[in-house]
Amino acid sequence: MSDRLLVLVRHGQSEWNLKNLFTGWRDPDLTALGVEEAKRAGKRLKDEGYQFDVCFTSELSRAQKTLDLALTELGQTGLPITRNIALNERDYGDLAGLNKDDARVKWGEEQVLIWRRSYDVPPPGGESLKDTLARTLPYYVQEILPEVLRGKRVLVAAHGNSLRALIMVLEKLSPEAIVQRELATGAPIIYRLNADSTVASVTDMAH
Ligand SMILES: O=C(O)[C@H](O)COP(=O)(O)O
Repeated sequence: MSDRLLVLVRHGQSEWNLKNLFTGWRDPDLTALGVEEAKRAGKRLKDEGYQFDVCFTSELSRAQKTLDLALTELGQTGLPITRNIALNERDYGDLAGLNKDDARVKWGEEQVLIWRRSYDVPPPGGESLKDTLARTLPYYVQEILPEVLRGKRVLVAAHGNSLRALIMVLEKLSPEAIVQRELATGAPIIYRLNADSTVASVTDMAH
């Protein structure tokens, strides 16, 4: 088994996930359930024998808190953590703060699904997944991947769409295939990489 370990985890449920609001770069806290999901993620990783050397997260508190809670469960609170805006959620632009069901009523089911899941159609005033990928991928290649390749065990706590962008690259998913990909809150996805940075194995703890 390769030692090149990369674990991605979406933050636990946020206050705005609970209220069904588009969030993007807004910064709501975790709910009580979100705190539990984050702790459970750390406990599951610990129970399966995972330990880490370095961590990355976004500049948004729901991801940072998820990472802190998971690291506490892992007994690894002293690890180096790098926070970067490149890992922030997709900017939902004018949709941020709106209720997702209200948006479906206003613009139609299909249009809202296109904004939420398509590869290259941005929501009004916001980022498409392609735009999100344009900032997450260079950061991954320049900062995260080199750590993995030098044998550091890496934990990344981020967001549904910033992680979908990275997963698209890691798993070589087409723009059509990424539409189907949903990320559960607080469910670690475990990658082992080959020396050439391709994926040797993937385990999604949500399944
Ligand atoms: O920003 C948000 O609203 C969520 O974190 C992700 O929302 P989505 O599932 O609608 O992309």
